[in-house]
Amino acid sequence: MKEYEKMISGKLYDAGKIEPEYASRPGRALAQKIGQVSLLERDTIVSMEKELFGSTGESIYVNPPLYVDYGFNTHIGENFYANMDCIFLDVAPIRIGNNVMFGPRVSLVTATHPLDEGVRNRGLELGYSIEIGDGAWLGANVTVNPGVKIGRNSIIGSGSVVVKDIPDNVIAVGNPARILRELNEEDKKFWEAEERRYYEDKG
Ligand SMILES: CC(=O)SCCNC(=O)CCNC(=O)[C@H](O)C(C)(C)COP(=O)(O)OP(=O)(O)OC[C@H]1O[C@@H](n2cnc3c(N)ncnc32)[C@H](O)[C@@H]1OP(=O)(O)O
Repeated sequence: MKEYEKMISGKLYDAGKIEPEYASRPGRALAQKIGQVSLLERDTIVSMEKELFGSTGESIYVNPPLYVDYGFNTHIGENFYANMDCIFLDVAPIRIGNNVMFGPRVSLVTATHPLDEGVRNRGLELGYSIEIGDGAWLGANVTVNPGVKIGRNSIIGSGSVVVKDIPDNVIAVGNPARILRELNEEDKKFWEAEERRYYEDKG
């Protein structure tokens, strides 16, 4: 089994022995290059981002600067927006659904290390994949730990550290993130009424 195959399947691997065709440096360098493009050249940024990530929907925008480990191990759905300074540490696959929104400085970290100091410093490491469900919104400075799945339409409050799976349709906050409450029909009614008022005010 190739070191890369071990890496993306949650097994211990040696980062120093990843086969050259799967090297992380080109993705990191492309992310760095995206950060050097003028923000006025949005079309250029988007087309470079589509080249960087493993797959994306048609309508995506990740506000630079952005940081990746590989880039091609991150898969993004349709209609994705991420604010500036986000980190996609994708040694294991990251899968982001449709209609997802990230605040600034969201970190998705799939990488982890052995808890034993000796094994850790002899260079073996591992990663667990992360999934972000359709319609989720992650606030500013959210960290998602290795192996975590965030459910459909769920909201993660700013500054939260998500260490366990979050179900669909909830608000979760804090470190470690805990469910604050479920999203419900009242939320929908309230926000749809606010939306109607906005369009009425516009005349
Ligand atoms: C593309 C972009 O996203 S850019 C914009 C980025 N914006 C953000 O990051 C803002 C993210 N928003 C939040 O974090 C909000 O607090 C939300 C959406 C999670 C919750 O908002 P609300 O429903 O209005 O929650 P509310 O302010 O009523 O707080 C409810 C309780 O949760 C607590 N709480 C709310 N947010 C957080 C948080 N981020 N971390 C810890 N606790 C929190 C409050 O202290 C309160 O606790 P209490 O009942 O003990 O007093």
